[in-house]
Amino acid sequence: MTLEAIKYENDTLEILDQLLLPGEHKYIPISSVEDGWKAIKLMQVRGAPAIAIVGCLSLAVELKKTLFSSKEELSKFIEEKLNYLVTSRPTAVNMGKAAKKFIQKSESLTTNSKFTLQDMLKRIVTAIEEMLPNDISVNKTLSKYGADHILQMFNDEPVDILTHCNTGSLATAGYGTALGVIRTLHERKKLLHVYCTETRPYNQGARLTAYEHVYEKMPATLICDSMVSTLMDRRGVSAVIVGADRVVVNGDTANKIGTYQLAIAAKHHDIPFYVACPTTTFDPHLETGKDIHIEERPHEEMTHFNGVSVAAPGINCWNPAFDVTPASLITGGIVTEFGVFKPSELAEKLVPIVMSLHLEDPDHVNTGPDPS
Ligand SMILES: CSC[C@@H](O)[C@@H](O)C(=O)COP(=O)(O)O
Repeated sequence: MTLEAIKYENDTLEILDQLLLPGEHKYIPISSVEDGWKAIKLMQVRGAPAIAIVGCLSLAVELKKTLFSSKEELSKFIEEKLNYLVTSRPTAVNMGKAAKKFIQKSESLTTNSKFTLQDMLKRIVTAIEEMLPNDISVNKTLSKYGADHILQMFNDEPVDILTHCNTGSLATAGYGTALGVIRTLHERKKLLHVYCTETRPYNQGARLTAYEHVYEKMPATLICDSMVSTLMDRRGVSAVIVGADRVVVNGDTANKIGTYQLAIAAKHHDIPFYVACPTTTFDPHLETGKDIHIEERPHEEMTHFNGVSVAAPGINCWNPAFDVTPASLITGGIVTEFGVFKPSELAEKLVPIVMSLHLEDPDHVNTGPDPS
């Protein structure tokens, strides 16, 4: 049984408060969009897919208890709330893409006279609720592709994996992306050992990834971020696999701060470097990583640990939460639910798939090419 970060039952939404882990396993209620926004901003829930799911479910919860007098009123409400949720954390694209998708859906339903106000409400809420099972199923599919690819590279021999940040059940609806690939390797008895980085400054590796490994009895060792090159040099790992917050058309990838230096070290040691993510993390509107907005977090997340200062008071700080790994360093591939791609293949092979996905929505009205 994997950990459950998001509980949605009987129209009630609760999240496992990740700021309290690993010390305390406590669920907190999310009863409105405001609650959802705050939980995302404070990082009580984090990880690109989980942010989008909790954000949208917080809207579903609010929609179910609000009275609307017209489809136009409902559509305006949805648009305003989703645009607000997008402001919570800027780097991960999943929330922004989900917002765009549901705003378009709501506009289509509003203009289509076939649907009543109640039909519209039901279709929007159902589509949001589908995000949970869909994410788990996508994670399982991409994990299978990732595990197959890695094992093929190593002639089906068991492997050692290095990962960064937390990309598991806690960062998704369940199973995980990079950690999903690791989980699949473990299920196939092909995982020798995982090394997880502490992931300074906010310690998602030490607090969350380590917790998931201990919880599920997967063989793992925690290292400090600064030990990565020595690990590669002295012990060696078969492959590095990380998640993503935004992958752009040329393959440049934004992920947790520290990913970039991991990729440089992997290249130096000739170790394949993989990124695993659902296509909801792919941004077909940005050509290169230079255009990705990098979130900067409060200095206290660096200078304090559980409220205790660990840095000299008065020192200047800079705390970017993500970095961009250039496509040239992603030597293993980008693992998605549609297979594993070399970064150079994304424009030709993945962009058409991603662009066609929203057209599959039965409520979509074709309004011409996307202007963005
Ligand atoms: C499946 S989670 C993928 C990414 O969101 C993850 O690697 C990451 O960088 C999380 O950052 P966080 O700041 O904890 O939200």
